[in-house]
Amino acid sequence: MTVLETASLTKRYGRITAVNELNLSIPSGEVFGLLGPNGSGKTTTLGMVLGVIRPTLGNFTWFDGISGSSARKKVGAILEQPIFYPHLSGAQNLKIAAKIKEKGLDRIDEVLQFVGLGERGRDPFKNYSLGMKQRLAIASALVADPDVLILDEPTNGLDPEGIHDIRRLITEIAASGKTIILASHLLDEVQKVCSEYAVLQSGKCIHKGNVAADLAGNGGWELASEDLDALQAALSETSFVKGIKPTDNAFLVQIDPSISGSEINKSMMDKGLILSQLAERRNTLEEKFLELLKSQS
Ligand SMILES: Nc1ncnc2c1ncn2[C@@H]1O[C@H](COP(=O)(O)OP(=O)(O)OP(=O)(O)O)[C@@H](O)[C@H]1O
Repeated sequence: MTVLETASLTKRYGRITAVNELNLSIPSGEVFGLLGPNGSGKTTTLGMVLGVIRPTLGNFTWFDGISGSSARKKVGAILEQPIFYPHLSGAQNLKIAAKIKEKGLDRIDEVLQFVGLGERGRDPFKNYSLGMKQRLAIASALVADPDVLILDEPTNGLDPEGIHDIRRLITEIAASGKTIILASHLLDEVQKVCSEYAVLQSGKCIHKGNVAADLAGNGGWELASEDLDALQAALSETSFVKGIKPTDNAFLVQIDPSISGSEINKSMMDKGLILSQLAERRNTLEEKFLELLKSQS
């Protein structure tokens, strides 16, 4: 099932085109990443599909064509920090959120537990760390048991542990069968938690892809030995070597994908060279992104 489909979705603010003819198709059960630098149109896109910002042109449909409030009820979103009462506990704040959303109170303990606030749910909100506040925000969206959760830059401002907690939570929510739409300017965030993604630049979608597929393939091998000149000479006369690029005290070597690390090692040993470094390099979204930007200019 398609959770969200946008067709030529466009928003103009005077001369600024914040979102420019965006066509997205977000499948159910995925963590979908909307990746782009600040000002690329991510928040405006989310605002439009949530019915908060009126599109200038184009349209969108939720859940294969269901529109209006019945669709909206199945979508939970955290676009900005929700307002919580500082003197009330996490649990009390969630009760208020549940009442506003006309939901029962039976899920509150379960949701608090799920976001890792089971122990701290009775503490006042004002004593929470930023990471705990963000987890409570996610809990407040989950109280209504939405099918889709929309998160805008969910790890902004958090320390490494807080970032890790939120990313793990996102993966757990997705594993429970919900679709997540995540806007982020962080390449490694999208790489770590998303399956499908679209890249926005100045309101335009410049790439759509599957994270695993885009990272597949060999990023090359990093090879080094004490005598780099001898290594270079040996590599250049080796048939499975397809390219050699010097890096800091090593070479980034493109090697026939059918060749294993031990075969590389053995071949260099046969030529009298002992490798001090032999590491397969994984592709990253950062490289993919830089490639994309280069092809744009
Ligand atoms: N209400 C508004 N009036 C005028 N221009 C706006 C308005 N809202 C957004 N913009 C402009 O639209 C463009 C896209 O902004 P948007 O906030 O959607 O980007 P973003 O990718 O979410 O960035 P950030 O991560 O910084 O929030 C920017 O140039 C922004 O200045």
